[in-house]
Amino acid sequence: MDPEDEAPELIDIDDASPYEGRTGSSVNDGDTSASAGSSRSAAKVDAYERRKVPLTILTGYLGAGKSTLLDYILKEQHGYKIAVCMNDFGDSTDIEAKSLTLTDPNTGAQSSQFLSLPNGCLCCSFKDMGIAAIEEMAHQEGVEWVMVELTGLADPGPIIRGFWENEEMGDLILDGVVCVVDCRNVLKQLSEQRPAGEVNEAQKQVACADVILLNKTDLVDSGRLSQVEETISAINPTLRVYKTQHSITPLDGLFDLRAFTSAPLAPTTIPPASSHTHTSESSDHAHDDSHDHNDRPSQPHAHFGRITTITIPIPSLSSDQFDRLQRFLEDTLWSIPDPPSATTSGGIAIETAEKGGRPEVLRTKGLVRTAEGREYVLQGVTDVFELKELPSSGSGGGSAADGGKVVFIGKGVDERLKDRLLAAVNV
Ligand SMILES: Nc1nc2c(ncn2[C@@H]2O[C@H](COP(=O)(O)OP(=O)(O)OP(=O)(O)O)[C@@H](O)[C@H]2O)c(=O)[nH]1
Repeated sequence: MDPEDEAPELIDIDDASPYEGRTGSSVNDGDTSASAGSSRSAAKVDAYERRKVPLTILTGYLGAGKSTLLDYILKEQHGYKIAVCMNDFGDSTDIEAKSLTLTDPNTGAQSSQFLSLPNGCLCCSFKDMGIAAIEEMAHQEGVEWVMVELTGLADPGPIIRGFWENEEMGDLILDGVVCVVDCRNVLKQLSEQRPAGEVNEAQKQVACADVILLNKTDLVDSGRLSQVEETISAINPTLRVYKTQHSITPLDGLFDLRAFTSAPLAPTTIPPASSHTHTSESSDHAHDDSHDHNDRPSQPHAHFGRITTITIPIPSLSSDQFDRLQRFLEDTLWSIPDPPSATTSGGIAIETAEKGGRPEVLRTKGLVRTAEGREYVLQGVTDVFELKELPSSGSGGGSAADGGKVVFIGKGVDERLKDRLLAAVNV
């Protein structure tokens, strides 16, 4: 056989960080099922040896301060040749009307280029054209980091999922999702009703994020800021929180999150970058700045009706229990939720999920340990999930006695989901 015809050698992904430019790789994410659709594929060969470029998705409601953050990032020293896609990704298919702004880390010089679809782009038949265009540009320009700003009215779930799924065959690797909220208006935005009890976009943006900037703190008093903080963490207790003015925040809190490849970020609340003290601005807020919202009992919160969250502590699992957990996640996340009920009560739709139907999970996170001392990161966006073994797994870092946890964020997420999981896994 001609040596040129030989199949490329496969390298186990666990041996190479995706952030360190791996060459040919095979991915085994633990999904051994042949089921279609919602699982991430089991293997890939990157024959072109292209380096993976980390990507951050920036979401947040209209006027929250996303562009202000991007302007700040483009001007600050962060050491990356960064490409920023600022033109409301996700609002149309007109990719060529969008541009990438690049900064040179040495000179700080900025340049803008319009995205264009790669010639004869075969890949566009099976992946999103916008993603393909960003990838091509990033590759050609030697970009080291990409930030994509979504339109303020976007439901980020499908877009996050698109970039995440694309990792299997593309050049970009999703680092994390940053959400900016306007402290003055966010409570109103979160409480806006949608027809038939649908979850509104502001709630989805908070639910899907890994890091949140509580921006425009100059426009609210300490009482309102505490209320915003409480509400946001009730929707998504896994968030890392920064309080900001004009979106100014230490940039190392935004880069290299590895939110989709490592254990969930430790939630913490960080005071404004401009503050010189370590005390919270909200002096009437009873919580410590660094408190861990996951320490709360696993009660769902219902302040803003539609999105709730639950954290389920789980002990270390036997291999049989681990398989059971995987099947439970497939059954729960891959099922299509029942359509909302048309029944209304006091003008508010009663959702099927609340009447005992299946929840609509927007985000799943977790850390699962096995009795043999292996550790797996659980990540999920809508109906796609992945249980991926940590590279350090089995090295004795975590104790089997520590157990793990699973966090669900979505509509209709409540104690019943916890009971079902614990029963299904048999713990
Ligand atoms: N007072 C105050 N104004 C701010 C702050 N951050 C941003 N702004 C202003 O708020 C307005 C909206 O900010 P943008 O950065 O354009 O918001 P955006 O999220 O990109 O908005 P869309 O593109 O409409 O979704 C601008 O006039 C900003 O100057 C802040 O912390 N305090």
